[in-house]
Amino acid sequence: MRKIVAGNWKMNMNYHEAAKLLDEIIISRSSKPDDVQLIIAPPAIYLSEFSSALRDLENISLAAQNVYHSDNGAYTGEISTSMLSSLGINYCIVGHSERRTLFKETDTDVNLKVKSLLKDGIQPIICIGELLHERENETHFQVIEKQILAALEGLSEAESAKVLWAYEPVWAIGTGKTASAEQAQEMHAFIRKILSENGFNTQTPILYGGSCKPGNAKEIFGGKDVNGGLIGGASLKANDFLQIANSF
Ligand SMILES: O=C(CO)COP(=O)(O)O
Repeated sequence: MRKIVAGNWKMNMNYHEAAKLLDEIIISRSSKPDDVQLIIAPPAIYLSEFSSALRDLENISLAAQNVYHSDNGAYTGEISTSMLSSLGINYCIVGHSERRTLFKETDTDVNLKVKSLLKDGIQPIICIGELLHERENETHFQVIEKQILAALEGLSEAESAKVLWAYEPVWAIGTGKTASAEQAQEMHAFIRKILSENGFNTQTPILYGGSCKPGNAKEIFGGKDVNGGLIGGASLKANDFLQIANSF
């Protein structure tokens, strides 16, 4: 299974700071080829320039943080999957908990985005994760199962093979509270079980996200169903991000 470490920069950094961080990552990567694939998800406004900068680098790819599901048209402020595809963007994060909570994105929206991305040849990184009270009242497995099945509604096994998953327990995002390595592995194995039981591809990468840092990445990535990480805060410093990528 391929190993992936993805940095979700969220809405951080002005243009100069973002370009500097990308340069630092490129410099340290080009001198050290690695079997770990890096994915950077910068704010959308930087994607065009970054895609030119990364054109010749195979082990660093770009992801959008969000997309709209319709074909081009009268949707002021939105970005379409075909626009991403025309820039050669390979991945797009979908259904991040911040979008579900702050921007009221529903499971149906996530499903429409996944379908539109696949139509345009972009691999979705689908984020799923339970809230703190759902973990506390032990409904977390049901919540995750529902999110998986809703995201893949109407998709074939072959289409599901193009999807990447990010298990991001919402209570661990930006809180400094990480899921234990056991909790992460347990949920990743459960995700594969649900995919298998429903006839979907089980060999797609499942990343862990939520307060993943250089100090805890190795332990978390030790789980046999943990194929990497989706990193927020720690992806904003080149050293931390690269240290996490070297944690397998
Ligand atoms: O939301 C995340 C990645 O998408 C995780 O964020 P943190 O690593 O800052 O907790």
